[in-house]
Amino acid sequence: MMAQYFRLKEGFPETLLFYRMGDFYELFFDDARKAHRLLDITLTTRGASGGEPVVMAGVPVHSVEGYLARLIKMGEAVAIAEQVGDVATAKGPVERKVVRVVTPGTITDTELLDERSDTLLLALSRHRNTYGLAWLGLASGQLGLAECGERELGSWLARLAPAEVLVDREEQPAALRQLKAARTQRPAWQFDAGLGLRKLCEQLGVASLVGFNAQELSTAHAAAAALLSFAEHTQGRALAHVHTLTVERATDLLEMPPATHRNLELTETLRGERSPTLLSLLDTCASGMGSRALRHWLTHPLRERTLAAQRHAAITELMAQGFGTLRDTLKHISDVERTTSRIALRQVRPRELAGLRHTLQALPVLLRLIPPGVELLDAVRADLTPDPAIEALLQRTLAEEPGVQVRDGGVIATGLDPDLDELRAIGQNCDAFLIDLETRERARTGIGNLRVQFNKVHGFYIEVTSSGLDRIPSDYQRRQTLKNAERFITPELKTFEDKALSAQDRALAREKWLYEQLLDSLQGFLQPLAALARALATIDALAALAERATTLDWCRPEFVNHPCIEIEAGRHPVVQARLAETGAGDFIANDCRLDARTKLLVITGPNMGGKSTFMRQVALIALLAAMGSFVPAKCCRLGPLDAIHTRIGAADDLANAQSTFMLEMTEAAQIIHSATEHSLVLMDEIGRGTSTFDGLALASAIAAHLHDRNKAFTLFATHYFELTEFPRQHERALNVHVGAVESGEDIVFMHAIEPGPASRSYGVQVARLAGMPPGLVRQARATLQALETQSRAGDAQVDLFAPPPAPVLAARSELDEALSHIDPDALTPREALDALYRLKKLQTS
Ligand SMILES: Nc1ncnc2c1ncn2[C@@H]1O[C@H](COP(=O)(O)OP(=O)(O)OP(=O)(O)O)[C@@H](O)[C@H]1O
Repeated sequence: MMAQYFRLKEGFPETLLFYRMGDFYELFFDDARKAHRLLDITLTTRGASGGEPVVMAGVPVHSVEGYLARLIKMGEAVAIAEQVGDVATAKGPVERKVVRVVTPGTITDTELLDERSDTLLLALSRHRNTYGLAWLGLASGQLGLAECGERELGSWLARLAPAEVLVDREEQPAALRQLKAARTQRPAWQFDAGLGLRKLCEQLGVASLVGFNAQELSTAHAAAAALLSFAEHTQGRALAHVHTLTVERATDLLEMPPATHRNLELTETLRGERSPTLLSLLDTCASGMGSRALRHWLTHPLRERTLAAQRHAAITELMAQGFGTLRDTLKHISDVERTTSRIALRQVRPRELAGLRHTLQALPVLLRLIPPGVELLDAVRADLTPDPAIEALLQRTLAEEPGVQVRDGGVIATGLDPDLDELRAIGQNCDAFLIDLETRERARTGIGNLRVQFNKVHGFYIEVTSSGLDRIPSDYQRRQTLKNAERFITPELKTFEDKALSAQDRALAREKWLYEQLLDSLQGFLQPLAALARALATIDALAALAERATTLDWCRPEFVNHPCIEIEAGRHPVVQARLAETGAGDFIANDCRLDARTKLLVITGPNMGGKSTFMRQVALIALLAAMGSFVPAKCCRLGPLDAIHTRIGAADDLANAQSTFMLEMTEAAQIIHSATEHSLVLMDEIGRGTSTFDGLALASAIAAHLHDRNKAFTLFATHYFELTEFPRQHERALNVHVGAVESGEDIVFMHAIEPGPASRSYGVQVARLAGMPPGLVRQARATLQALETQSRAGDAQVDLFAPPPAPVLAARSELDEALSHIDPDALTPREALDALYRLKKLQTS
């Protein structure tokens, strides 16, 4: 057995091998030690192999899913070796085979998959400066290709969010470092463009990829070679459900770099939680399929707006016709997308097929609830009428309420297969048969006390007492002699006995065979089932968007061809929902008007005033419109848009050894290099990570570049008052500010965006609100006054493009005075401590 184990393990040196032994999967040697460490399962030893004790650890078969889920989460891969030989007839150890390999990017088990998001496997290759991407959702059957330059790689990775990335050993691009995915290294020779093209053509059943517009993407073909080999290797079979290919081009998509994903909290909060985010607010889908579609729409908005406009039209129609019953009906449909893939991979369970049958039966009802006459809804309706043969096949073949596992039986319907029915009847009608035989034999022989019986040792027999022995027919064969009776068997009873004893085994084997036949027949329907899945996902996502638009009072955006972002009474959907939830007051709606004449808004105002919220809401509204949703505003008109760039906040990227300021400048540089006149750029307090003058100089230079060169739609929030001068010298720039009202020493935020620059910054008041000690606030206020007086006395007008003025020194405080008298080298530890206490006292007094 160990020899067999070593043979199998050779094929999977870097993968944990789960080796089936009866009711356990066993792991040996280093695998066992690793599993012990990761899963905290007991390590034992048994026997010896090559003079070494065999170290092993095992997990029970019935709870394997839980262990797999944990290992996959930790980024581990597991090869599962099952017994494939016949236990009864095997000489020596039963034959075992690795039937599949489970890795983070190739899981298809319902229990391991996240219901509401796709699990993607991505392969990455490079040729000179071009990266090739090929990705596959095994559970959905989607296959995609793309090529991009190094600068865009981050955007692609953020958009696809793969669970596992296959890379050539030598290739480790920097953009991968920020990704949470498992990384699997594959040998360089697997990334071969010629092989990839051949494999893709084979997979799709075509002679060339011209029809998919993918013939020229040789770097992506190289990635596809590694991708398809790996996926087939893990499944142990070809991928029958992958029959279409999407080629995505960066130029087709609204560009959203990783910083935009992060800062706008689209699918994850800044803290890495799933809620509250834009997606968590949007996703009221009835099914996992709908949720996954919605996530895809959100992360893949198109620049070309036809599809988004079609979605707007469909949502309008659903809102007009009502969507309540439609959504209720959708709650009862099954995950047709995943069931279809699992049919193709021959992993589908009987209950999943029963769910599919139920869904097929519900389609006519669903169809009646979807209004016709709108392009997108008509397309959905067309795919909701698949070949009735699928339902008929399932109805005929599958039991009304099938058992959980094929191996336990009870899966195939009665009436399909006479052999199975007979085998089952034998088991079920054993008693009736025996009584019937007894009656018939009594009548035939005239022996009134003849009995037909069964015992475990002797099987079935006819018992005749001594008094009747003279009347037994010639076909009775003696089986056993007792004191007062004889036991016989007849050919009829022998046949029945053979049948009965093996009936159960044979019924199970027959069911298994019939189930395989069913899977064979279903392979012919994979395409219509995939189309059905897409239609169900689309209608679910549309109905959810219609519900959101109604519940949250959103409006239908209008697309126009001239450059503009015009929003009347816009709201930040997530902040608004949060305010409503906590009862912390109403959200103040704000307008935004950008067009060819006004392209840059300099936004000033106090901290906590709502600048970030305003900027983000403009970006979210533009994104929602582009994905095909209604938007949180009273009225919204949008020109063409090619990207949303954001430079907000400053989270230290310690993992990459980048300082806050370095990261800030890197992100700003990326924006400067890629923003166009159709891009939306959010700049929040750029330059605050360095000294005032450096920061101000950089902020003004960046604003000028965005205004003069990029000509992008720019929202520029800043604390540098000096920048309120910017619009004077730049004709397409305008000042706006968030209002605040002072009441005594306190401040009340109005959250309303108003024209013109802010009058002052209220930083000291905000610090007071934040609970700073009164002494400290007093001191800050005094210093501020001194600074303001000095600056009024000098030249108050700062010329942005003149050399920066000399720094102004604050009036020396008592604290400074005390500090200047301390010479640290001359103090004993005791004196140092005393000095510290003195200073502390001065600070808070
Ligand atoms: N339009 C609004 N209506 C109601 N409340 C709002 C509005 N905008 C912002 N707020 C509230 O004010 C808080 C602070 O807003 P925000 O973070 O946008 O301020 P800010 O001006 O960017 O501050 P800072 O300069 O410190 O970053 C938000 O968390 C929200 O609760």
